[in-house]
Amino acid sequence: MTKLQVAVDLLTTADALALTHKVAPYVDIIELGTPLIKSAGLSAISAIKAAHPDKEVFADLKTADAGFLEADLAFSAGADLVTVLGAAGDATIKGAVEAGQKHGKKVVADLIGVENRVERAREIAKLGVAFVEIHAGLDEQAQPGYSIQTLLDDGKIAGVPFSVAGGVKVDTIAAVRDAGADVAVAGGAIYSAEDPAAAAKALKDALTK
Ligand SMILES: O=C(CO)[C@H](O)[C@H](O)COP(=O)(O)O
Repeated sequence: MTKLQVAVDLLTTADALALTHKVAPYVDIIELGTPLIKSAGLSAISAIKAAHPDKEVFADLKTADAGFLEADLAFSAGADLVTVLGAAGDATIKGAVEAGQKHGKKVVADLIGVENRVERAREIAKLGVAFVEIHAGLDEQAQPGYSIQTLLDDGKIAGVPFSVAGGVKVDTIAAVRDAGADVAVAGGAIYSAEDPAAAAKALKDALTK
């Protein structure tokens, strides 16, 4: 079954906790977005894990170098999953995977900015990551003509475990599931909603019906 991951792209631990308390019943994975970790620090990871010990906590580090060191920091703070950039060198990805092995936790390779996502996804899948994230970031989503369909097509073709992030909404999340994604990531569709709990519930319902 495809899991639902909420991406918490807020800037303070207090705001993040206020949001996660509302949406936790409907999500499987709680992601601390890169801006949140940069703004609030690693203590935000510990705070979210302490508040939601039953959820998988995902630290979106987007590590570009020093894979072992950065992943080790996030796992030590309580993360269950951390990201490393798919565009990083293989040694960086392998370093993050080694940190995951040390802690018994998982590493995800974020393909943001990677031109040939299918080819790189297949290479990275051999390096020991749990899955790749087929991802169009916020800037790419803002480009004219952006469509999530390209992500779904690449995920289907790649033939490796994957998540999808890139403006997933209630009317596209079933297509993410049908493309075979292990995880559907939704950020703005939840944290920007007037009623985040209702938005998360609607996404979960659309995913499971
Ligand atoms: O990692 C991110 C941006 O780099 C976001 O968290 C990710 O894209 C999910 O958010 P949204 O659903 O708003 O696209």
